[in-house]
Amino acid sequence: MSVTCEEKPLPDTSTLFPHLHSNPATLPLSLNPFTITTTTGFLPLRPPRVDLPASFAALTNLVEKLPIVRQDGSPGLLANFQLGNTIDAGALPDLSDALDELIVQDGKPNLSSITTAFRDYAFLASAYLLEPCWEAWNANRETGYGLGRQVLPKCIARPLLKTAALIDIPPFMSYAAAYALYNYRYHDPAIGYSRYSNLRLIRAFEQGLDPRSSEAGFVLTHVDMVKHSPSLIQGVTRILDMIEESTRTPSLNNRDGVNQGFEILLSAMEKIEASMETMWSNSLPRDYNAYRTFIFGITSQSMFPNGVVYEGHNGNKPLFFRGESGANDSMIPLLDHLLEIPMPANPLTAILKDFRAYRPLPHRQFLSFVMNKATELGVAAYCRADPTTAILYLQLLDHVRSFRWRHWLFVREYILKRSKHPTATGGSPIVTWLPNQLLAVMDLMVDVYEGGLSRENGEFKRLQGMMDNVRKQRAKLEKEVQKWCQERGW
Ligand code: HEM
Ligand SMILES: N[C@@H](CC(=O)c1ccccc1NC=O)C(=O)O
Repeated sequence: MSVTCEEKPLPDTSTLFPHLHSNPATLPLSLNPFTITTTTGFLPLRPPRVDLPASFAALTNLVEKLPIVRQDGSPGLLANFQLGNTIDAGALPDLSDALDELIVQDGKPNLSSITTAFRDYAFLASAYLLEPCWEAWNANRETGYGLGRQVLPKCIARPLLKTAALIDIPPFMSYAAAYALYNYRYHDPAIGYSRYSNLRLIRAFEQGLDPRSSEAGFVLTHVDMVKHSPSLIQGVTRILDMIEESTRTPSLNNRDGVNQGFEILLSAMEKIEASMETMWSNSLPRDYNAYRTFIFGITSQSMFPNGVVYEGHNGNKPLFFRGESGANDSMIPLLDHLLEIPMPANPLTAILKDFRAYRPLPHRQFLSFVMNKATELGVAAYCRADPTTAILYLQLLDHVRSFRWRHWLFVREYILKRSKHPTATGGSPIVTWLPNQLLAVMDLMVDVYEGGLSRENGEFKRLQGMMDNVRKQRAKLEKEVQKWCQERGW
């Protein structure tokens, strides 16, 4: 489905997204598990499948054996750098044909099972390619990662390519369809995700099968945040549909409805940021760089200067993919699009756009719809035209700012203070990329606040404290970026 606004106005949300209000349990397994509903948001329709049928026993066996610490506490293949040797010695047959068995009753591919296979092959691929970097980093943390393996063998490459094509996603470990949002299970299914302590990882590289480990905490904090995304979908669709309706029927005044949509979004962001704050105790900064080794990508990484050959594919010419990154999460981009936050036209913003391709297809379709619809309806102008809506608009922008600021603090403590590697796992420059987006939000806030309404409106004056904080933080951020760039000789 292509979602553009080139010619006629786009239909409203429920026409384009027929499953939006469905009960996820009733939807077929042939649907992409990341199909968006107002009850599951950006999480999968059902909790991720753990295991595949017996024909995939060789794959399951390897992904269970690979972690540095296995489920039973014993050292796994990566602990002794034995994963590559094991695979090269023939431990994994090419199971591409067995993927044809993962179908539903009417013969369509079972995309829940295909995503499960994609996740497990993606784990194996990253562990195989980055195992030498893990060895180099263990030998000397100061000298970096060295080179990864430059060829992905057929027994991993072919099924990884085949599953990726079926779910229409790049054939490399990704945030939603693999490491984070398709990698959790419930200790007690009756409790579900309502309690963080009920969450467990399915696969891990390092110590993640222990729920108290930093690897588990890092990933599961993301899941705990994204569980609040259904309210984001509800708020965004409400705002767009209300503005759309009042554009079609100018006699209708839907401002109250739009404002209610903003209230839903503000309260969701409060919960999401409160959950984000638990990262500090769920996952310790000093542990981060160990499991981080396995989530790097190929694009813009010194470990893969010439890309990676997927054996037997693309005429054996090397491929490049970005690594796993929260930049592929859909919550903040959803708000960027709704609020029409203008990003500067520069190479850093080009990276932000490049990340879009790594999201599951239904997330891509929904985000692209929201971006085009917000432009078509002029959401920012609509909000800025009325004092009450303008205040709500500014308050939501402030949440996007505080999310990105909080996030900058993570990057400072978990990465900048502990690693000299110049690029993040997704291939963006580690010091300058995040501030590019954060500064854009701050600048828009100042523009909205100073844009006319501020002097006359008493309510607006109440936001002075919020705006003082924005200005102070902006200056602080610029100084910090300068300092980190200087230290690194950038
Ligand atoms: C210890 C915690 C975290 C660290 C160290 C971290 C690190 C990073 C880094 C280095 C990037 C740059 C992108 C790249 O890979 O090239 C990034 C991007 C991003 N991360 Fe995180 N992250 C953390 C937690 C989170 C959490 C919990 C979320 C919640 C969903 C998140 C969402 C994002 C988003 C949305 C971006 C894109 C930023 C933007 O659009 O401005 N991150 N992260
Ligand atoms: N880009 C981050 C990693 C990262 O972003 C990430 C990786 C896997 C799962 C979630 C992530 N979320 C944080 O943004 C890094 O360079 O360490």
